[in-house]
Amino acid sequence: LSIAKKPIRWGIVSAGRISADYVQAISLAEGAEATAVAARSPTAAAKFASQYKIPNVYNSYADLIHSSEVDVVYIGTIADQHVELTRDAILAGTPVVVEKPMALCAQDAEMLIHLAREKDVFLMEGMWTRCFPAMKKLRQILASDEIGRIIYIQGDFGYNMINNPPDDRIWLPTSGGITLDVGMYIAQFGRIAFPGGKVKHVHASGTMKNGVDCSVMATVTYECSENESDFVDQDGMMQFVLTGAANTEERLVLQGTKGRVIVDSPFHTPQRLRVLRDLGRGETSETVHNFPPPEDPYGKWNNPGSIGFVHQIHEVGNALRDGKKQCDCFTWDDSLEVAQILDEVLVQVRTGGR
Ligand SMILES: NC(=O)C1=CN([C@@H]2O[C@H](COP(=O)(O)OP(=O)(O)OC[C@H]3O[C@@H](n4cnc5c(N)ncnc54)[C@H](OP(=O)(O)O)[C@@H]3O)[C@@H](O)[C@H]2O)C=CC1
Ligand SMILES: O=C1OC[C@@H](O)[C@H](O)[C@H]1O
Repeated sequence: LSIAKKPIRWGIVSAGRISADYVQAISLAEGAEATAVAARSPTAAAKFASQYKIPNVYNSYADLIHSSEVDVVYIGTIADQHVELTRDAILAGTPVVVEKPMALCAQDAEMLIHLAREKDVFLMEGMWTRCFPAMKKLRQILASDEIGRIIYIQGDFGYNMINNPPDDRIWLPTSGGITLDVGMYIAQFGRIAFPGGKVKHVHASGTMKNGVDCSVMATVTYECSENESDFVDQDGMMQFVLTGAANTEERLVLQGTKGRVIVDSPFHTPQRLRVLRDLGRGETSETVHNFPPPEDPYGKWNNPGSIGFVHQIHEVGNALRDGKKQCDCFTWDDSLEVAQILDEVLVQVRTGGR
């Protein structure tokens, strides 16, 4: 059977918390199966395989990445291994989905994207939020001019990890910190709200814990008009707060000239959009768009909302079947712009703001 007819065979690199959620979601997705797993320890991989009914266990990440028995690998390790493993997969000619962040800095993300282009291999950073049906609706709303031109985006993403042990991935000096954990979820809205806009300024400050960023407040300005003499303000703004010290509302607002869209909490697994059209100062008319999650036979996930991975699994399957090297939901340019914003945020937070 050709790939068009067969289920996409996923190989899972690492047997940690997100990999467990991912294979559960694969089991619920159409046209996909988790066919193999590898972990640092073969014993851990075998235990994971038995728990999630995965037929093949490889003795090393490298063996899995080079296997002809998988159609795509999912890299679910902690972030400091993403670049090396993604690079290995591209060089092996194996399509790859790497968990966010693709890399710890924009330069490395750019290197991986160049390599994928040169070797003609599928590469996607796992920005799964973009694959949710609600995000497709949001793009339609913005394109329709229903709420006009976007003036600003404002959002928060915080969850309380302050008492997690210092060796938890979130507090690791090598690759931890709140920005590289959740900053991308808000930063990715910039390229949707300001298509064609260029990032002009990034301003950020924050607090540190264990040598990594704990709470961050950032503002990003987009240059949206090429006409310097425009009397009308055409630029866009994005403001976000991130924290690892409190559970925040996790809501996102896109304010346009004719109204706003609220992506209700938790916006990173979006299920409800509220469109508030402006009828005058303090007056709006509201339209609600609901996107309930698929039926959940498991009920238990390591991360809330992980059932939503089914959308990304479907999108990747469709892209591979169509012979694409990028996923339309989250392209290489999307990854790169987000990485550049987060780079700048981190420089400023680490140096105490500028
Ligand atoms: N999309 C989403 O909603 C989410 C995405 N993530 C992303 O997934 C990735 C993994 O997160 P999560 O699963 O929570 O992490 P875990 O702490 O569960 O670790 C994942 C795997 O990474 C490897 N690993 C862990 N610690 C170390 C270490 N000190 N040195 C070397 N390898 C190590 C292990 O691989 P092995 O099994 O081979 O030993 C482990 O199983 C991160 O990039 C995170 O940002 C996380 C949560 C949600
Ligand atoms: O990607 C993420 O989003 C959801 C959080 O629960 C998780 O820890 C983070 O890594």
